[in-house]
Amino acid sequence: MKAAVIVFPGSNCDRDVSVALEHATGHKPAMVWHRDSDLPQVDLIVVPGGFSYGDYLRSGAMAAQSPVMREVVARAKSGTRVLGICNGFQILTEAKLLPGALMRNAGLKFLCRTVDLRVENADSAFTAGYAKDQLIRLPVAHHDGNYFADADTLARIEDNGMVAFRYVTPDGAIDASGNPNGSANAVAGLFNEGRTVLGLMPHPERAAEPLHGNTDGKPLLDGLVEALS
Ligand SMILES: NC(=O)CC[C@H](N)C(=O)O
Repeated sequence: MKAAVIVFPGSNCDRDVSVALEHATGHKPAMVWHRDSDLPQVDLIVVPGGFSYGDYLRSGAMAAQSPVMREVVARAKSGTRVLGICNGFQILTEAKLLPGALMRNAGLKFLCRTVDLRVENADSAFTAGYAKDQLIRLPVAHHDGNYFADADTLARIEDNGMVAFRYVTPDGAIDASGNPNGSANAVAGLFNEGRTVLGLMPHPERAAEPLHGNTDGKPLLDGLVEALS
């Protein structure tokens, strides 16, 4: 599996995900600067976490207009898998590759902790390494993770199995105590309709090896390698 990681001014998880991809695939991904419009031919494009353009205007809003994103949108439309992590999820919604928006956390605080998640749909290259309804834990670190979409969009998301991961309590229940940022329908990770694009607020690349103290993110990377190699 060949991968590229997009780097914006203010990205800070680009190297984390690069190391995780290198461990999963055996080779370094291409690192592509936001001003570049020629993206190498790859099987997976990762839009990493961080604070692109300082989160000015709205998280992800400026990055979505950068030269490289025109090419990312074109590749996504032709079926290349695109993974957006945290700020990457925000950028993918701003670029309209995913529906809805990420608003300020309901508690108005930056959240930095590990959260409980349920795998809602294991039928994709991104989630094939998990079982449906599997409970996992992953770290989050964001102030704008409160997923919002209007009622019609939420109905479409649910009807089409587009929710990849939901925030839950440690025993797998969906309620306010398990939803750290107030996300609609407890959405933590969302596919496009074809399940070729995934955006998620938690960071699988920070829970991918024993030294991280948690390997629950590793099946996401291993599943991609299996599906795209
Ligand atoms: N870790 C991140 O990617 C942070 C995302 C975003 N800048 C926020 O704080 O909401």
